Amino acid sequence: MSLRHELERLLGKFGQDSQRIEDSVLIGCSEQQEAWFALDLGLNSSSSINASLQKPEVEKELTGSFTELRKALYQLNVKDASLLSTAQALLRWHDTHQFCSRSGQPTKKNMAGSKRVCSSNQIIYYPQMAPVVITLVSDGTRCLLARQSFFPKGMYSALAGFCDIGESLEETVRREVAEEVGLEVERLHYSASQHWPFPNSSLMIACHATVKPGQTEIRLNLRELEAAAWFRHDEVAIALRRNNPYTQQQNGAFPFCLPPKFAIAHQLIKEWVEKPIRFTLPV
Ligand SMILES: NC(=O)C1=CN([C@@H]2O[C@H](COP(=O)(O)OP(=O)(O)OC[C@H]3O[C@@H](n4cnc5c(N)ncnc54)[C@H](OP(=O)(O)O)[C@@H]3O)[C@@H](O)[C@H]2O)C=CC1
Ligand SMILES: [Mg+2]
Repeated sequence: MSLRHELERLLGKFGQDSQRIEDSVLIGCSEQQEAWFALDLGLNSSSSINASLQKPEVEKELTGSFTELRKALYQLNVKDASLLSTAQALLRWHDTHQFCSRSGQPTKKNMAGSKRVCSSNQIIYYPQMAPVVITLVSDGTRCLLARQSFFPKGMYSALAGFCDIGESLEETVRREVAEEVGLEVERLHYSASQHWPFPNSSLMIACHATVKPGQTEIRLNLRELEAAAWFRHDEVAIALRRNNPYTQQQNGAFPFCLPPKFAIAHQLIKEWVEKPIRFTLPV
């Protein structure tokens, strides 16, 4: 039985129209050139025509269980986490762009799900990402990690912030570091980037930065962060080896933990642990 037939059978079993398969979006392709699609079963939409779908029934039929996205990203390998992140962000974008913001008329998805077109004036809408910088600040021997109140207990990460309109990445890094911890950035190195599904769809741009020698006093902005501190190289190296705050932090045995492997914050911290000197010398 083909996957399409299997999906049609499942939708039928849950009282859904098999036409719903047309709502699928293309999220990638296997090494054997098989296309991968994602479909929103609408289990979380309150007003939805799909309200008849019940989570427990779906879980039983598929012998699985639904997990909150943030937790799932800790459990999956990097490739699957990346696919899940793309699927979730793209499906959510379609769900929130059903109507044209100019005419108020419905928009229609193209087959792959890479855009939507207004049925009355042909305006094309493309999925968007918000640029966000994430910066690991170092003072030469230590790095600065911070936590927001909604992070899993004990988790610390690098400083992050949305780019304001009209700003360059460099300007955003300097402004965010100054706003959140009151420090002045001296040098900046670009590291890498990643798509991130939260809060909607972000393009995370990761950088290493250093502060001026001797200027390391943190002035914490409590409206943005719950805590921030300098961490020694050996402490961070140990924390990198433990990975899942959702399972390991609860017993309080560890002083702090870091974001999951899939998150670019983790890669940024790992890079600093492996080559701390590279990010403190002049470019
Ligand atoms: N992948 C990774 O490794 C990591 C990813 N991140 C992600 O980075 C993102 C940004 O970090 P965060 O510290 O929250 O950012 P900021 O420090 O910029 O603070 C967030 C605030 O910025 C305002 N804001 C400006 N533009 C936007 C926008 N386009 N969308 C939403 N809010 C906006 C909002 O303020 P107001 O409510 O006043 O309007 C919001 O509350 C987070 O959503 C987080 O998921 C963070 C760390 C690691
Ligand atoms: Mg921030």
